Amino acid sequence: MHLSDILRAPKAVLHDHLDGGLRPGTIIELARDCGYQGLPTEDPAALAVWFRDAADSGSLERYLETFAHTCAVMQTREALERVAAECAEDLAADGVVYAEVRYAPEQHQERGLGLDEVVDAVNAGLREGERRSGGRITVRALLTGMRHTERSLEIAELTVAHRDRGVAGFDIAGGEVGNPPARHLAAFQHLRRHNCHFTIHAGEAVGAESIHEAVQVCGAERIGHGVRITDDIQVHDDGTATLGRLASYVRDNRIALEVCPTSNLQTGAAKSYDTHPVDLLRRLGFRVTLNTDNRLVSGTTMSEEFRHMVDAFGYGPAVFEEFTVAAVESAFLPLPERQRLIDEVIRPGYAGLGAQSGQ
Ligand SMILES: O=c1[nH]cnc2c1ncn2[C@@H]1O[C@H](CO)[C@@H](O)[C@H]1O
Ligand SMILES: [Zn+2]
Repeated sequence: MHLSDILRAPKAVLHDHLDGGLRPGTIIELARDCGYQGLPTEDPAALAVWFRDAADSGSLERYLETFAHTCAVMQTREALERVAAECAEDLAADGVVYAEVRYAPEQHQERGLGLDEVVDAVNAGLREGERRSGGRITVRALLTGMRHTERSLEIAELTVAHRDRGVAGFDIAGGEVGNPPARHLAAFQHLRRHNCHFTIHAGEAVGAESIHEAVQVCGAERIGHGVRITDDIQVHDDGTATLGRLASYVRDNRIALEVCPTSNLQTGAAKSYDTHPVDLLRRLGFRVTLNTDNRLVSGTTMSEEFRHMVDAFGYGPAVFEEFTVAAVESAFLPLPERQRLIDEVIRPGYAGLGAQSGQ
């Protein structure tokens, strides 16, 4: 599959952090504006390399340390609006037609913004980005509660309050070790009582037990990463596999795995693209989606993730169409909107590609 086809292919991303995907030049300008002096360099190209290298640590905790710099410059209404607008523009330029972008509102209150103001600013930016992209992309926000803080119920309430106004659901992120999802049960119960969607980062730095808790105790509809579901899958020498009860449940209930290959290599959740479990999971029938996680911090884009999959597994347009349809089917959007995206945007987009590339 050619690079130009990869770029043109319609894509959907369910797992992309707003504060992990800023343009390096924007960080530098915003840092000057707000007087933040902690950046390691003021050269945009060098800053991009710095993020990726610093995050290439083999540890989720060290990966997450880099976010101190991005969050530091996202503390005003103007900064949040700009970052959100550029996020939508950059995704659209990469061929993304549907995106769910997540961030933790509580991390943007250092200069006095209220939680509602944070959400309103990001929403305004996302709408502006959609407009600038000529309506080629639809973006929704997911509000993230941080696993190590005590504010998840408040963020869950904020999610419910802003639903139907640009916010599609909730998420829990941050260091997984020592912060099991059930600590935030009150938040999940609130969301469930209000019929609100949520996903949980699980099975990234901790194994299958974290996924079990996220799905069976907390009620997650999707799993962020989830790659360590392989702990519950036995692969035999002849290539066949036996699924444990949890793996079967996740597969059979079509619980989407928001897989982020490049991020997994950086945090040590996977060893290489070639041996990444994404291909095994896909072949076993899991609902696998491909995602960026953090475009700046992981130095990636959706097209880059596609390209790595082409190189590692020889995927062609048919597989990417499958991933993209899976993502939209698992989107936190009303069913008719999902159906419309699939029928009117994604299927025709891939039909055009297939005809040209002969696959
Ligand atoms: O892959 C990840 N695993 C866990 N937490 C993450 C990951 N990527 C980003 N964040 C965390 O989510 C916050 C809100 O967007 C970020 O500030 C970062 O701390
Ligand atoms: Zn993430």
